[in-house]
Amino acid sequence: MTTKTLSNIRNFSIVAHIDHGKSTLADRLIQMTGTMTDREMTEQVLDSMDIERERGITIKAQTVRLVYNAKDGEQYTLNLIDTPGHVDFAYEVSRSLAACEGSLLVVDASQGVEAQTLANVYQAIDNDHEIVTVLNKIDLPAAEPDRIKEQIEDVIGIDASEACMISAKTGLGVEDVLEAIVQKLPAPNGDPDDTLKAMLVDSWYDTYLGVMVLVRIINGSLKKGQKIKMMGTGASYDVDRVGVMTPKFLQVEELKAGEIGVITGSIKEVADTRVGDTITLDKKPCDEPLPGFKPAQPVVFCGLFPVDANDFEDLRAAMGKLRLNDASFSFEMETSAALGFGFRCGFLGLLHLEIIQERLSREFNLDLIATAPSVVYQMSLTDGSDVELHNPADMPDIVKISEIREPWIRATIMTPDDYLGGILKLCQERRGIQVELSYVGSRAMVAYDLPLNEVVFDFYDRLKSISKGYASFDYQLSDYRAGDLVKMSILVNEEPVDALSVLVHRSQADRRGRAMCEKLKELIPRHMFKIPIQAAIGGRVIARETISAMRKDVTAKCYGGDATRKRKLLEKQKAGKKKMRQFGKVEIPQDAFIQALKMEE
Ligand SMILES: Nc1nc2c(ncn2[C@@H]2O[C@H](COP(=O)(O)OP(=O)(O)OP(=O)(O)O)[C@@H](O)[C@H]2O)c(=O)[nH]1
Repeated sequence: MTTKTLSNIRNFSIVAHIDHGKSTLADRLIQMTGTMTDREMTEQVLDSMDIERERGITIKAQTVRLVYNAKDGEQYTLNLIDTPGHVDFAYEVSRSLAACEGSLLVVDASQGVEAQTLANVYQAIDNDHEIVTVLNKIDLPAAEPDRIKEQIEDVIGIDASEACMISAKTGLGVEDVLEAIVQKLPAPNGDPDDTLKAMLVDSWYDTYLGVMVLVRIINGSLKKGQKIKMMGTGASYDVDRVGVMTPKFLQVEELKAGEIGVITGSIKEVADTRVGDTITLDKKPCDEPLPGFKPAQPVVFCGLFPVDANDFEDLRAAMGKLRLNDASFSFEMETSAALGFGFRCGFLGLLHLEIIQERLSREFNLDLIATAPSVVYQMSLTDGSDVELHNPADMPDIVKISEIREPWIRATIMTPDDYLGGILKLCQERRGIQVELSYVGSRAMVAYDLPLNEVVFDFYDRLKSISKGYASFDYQLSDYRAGDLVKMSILVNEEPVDALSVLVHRSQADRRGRAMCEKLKELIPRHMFKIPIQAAIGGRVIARETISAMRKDVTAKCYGGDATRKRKLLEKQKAGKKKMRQFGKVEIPQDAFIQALKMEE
């Protein structure tokens, strides 16, 4: 096989910590290469989904082809692959990186290296990327480019002496970035005359064009009318269109070795396409698939139930729609004694869970109750079989279990020194095992092994409040380890509320039980009678709170005169009633579930 260097192509991605300016830089590159007219530029073109825009985060990888006339007089095709910035999508990030030869490392010159900078840049280095360092936001008065350069060299160990100093916002220095891409990043290798071998990098659903598949051609070429085969799934499809994103879809004759583009064909669902799969010709397949292919596995599960039982079918339809574009989100029907009909849903991580929940409520206008998120447990049973547990409600009888294993993560936290003590304490409380502690200038960097179970609860919340928002966090799944785990139930007025039951480590049960009871005490309104709230393991109560009985009618304090106010209060009460769930004799506001189970980032 001959390998040729395809000298006028550069494939690259941008790695950065959240908010360091990746999307702003991408937009600026698009604008400066004239790929779009100014009028077509909406703010932040690459983050095309509304929620992404609103939250300012990049969820789904997208790509864009830029045409750049360089100072050497040559015209270059630059393919930018936009990678998702969050750990939940680590596998997608790794595939995006594997599809290119270089990365721009963007670091905010006023903030410096953060947890995700490290995680992402190491992934790029693992993929043998050449790195162009870019210090962004040098227009800010707080920018300290020289110090940050040193920091990058110390911490990451790459040469930052020739880093581009830019403001993606004003455009200052961005031309240098384009030149550096052309000069410093290698051109792709590949043989355009060999058999087709391409990597499936990403896929999404387009209302007009159907399933669109982003591919990186390794060898050979891909044309309209060909029949392709996905080596991982074994399925074959006819190719209808071949094109590139500019960022709009633009059809081209063919895609050749080294190029990145998009195809459409007889593929029905995004779920039929697996990120990392190898695409070849049906009739004349290549010898070996690309290494490293693995299907995305859901890591966190929770139940989603409609507040109004009549919304069940709408919820099913909405989830189906979301899944069209997100094969890593899974759901199946579930019934709960407390919450009625709903769905057990699987997610890649906590952010993914939150995004889906938010989209369901915002885009589809559904009021939902989510149960406590749970990780996937592995259990060995006394009969010798192994099972996976996605839902604490399905926990087998304790006497039948010989061992329970839970997923652990390796977490990296970076924080100003002042908050280090509090953070170490938090990690310790959460059964963390310290792996490393070092300093990056005045910031501490700690690596901890933690059970994921302890992180899904309220770890992000606590980390944020302890560090006043200054700590950054990143994690990756490491392994499964055996643990002393028990099922904790919550009883309201002696009735178990299945939606609130969780698996916890025995050593954490008291703390978690107390916290849950205290929270529910605040959230459940008083009734005409006393309501005990208890946390229990098996038959043993480990925490208890009591909501005392209501003494007065709420309207009593509006003695006589103010009729409007009285009416308003009653109306408010009536509206509130609709959002209540009945448990035995007790009404629990929907909001109480959401609050009690909340584990925001
Ligand atoms: N002052 C200044 N602000 C900038 C610059 N570049 C980006 N910003 C701002 O920084 C914030 C984050 O920028 P984004 O481009 O959304 O960051 P990002 O890295 O893409 O973030 P995610 O999409 O969440 O990963 C936005 O408010 C930008 O306007 C810059 O050069 N100077």
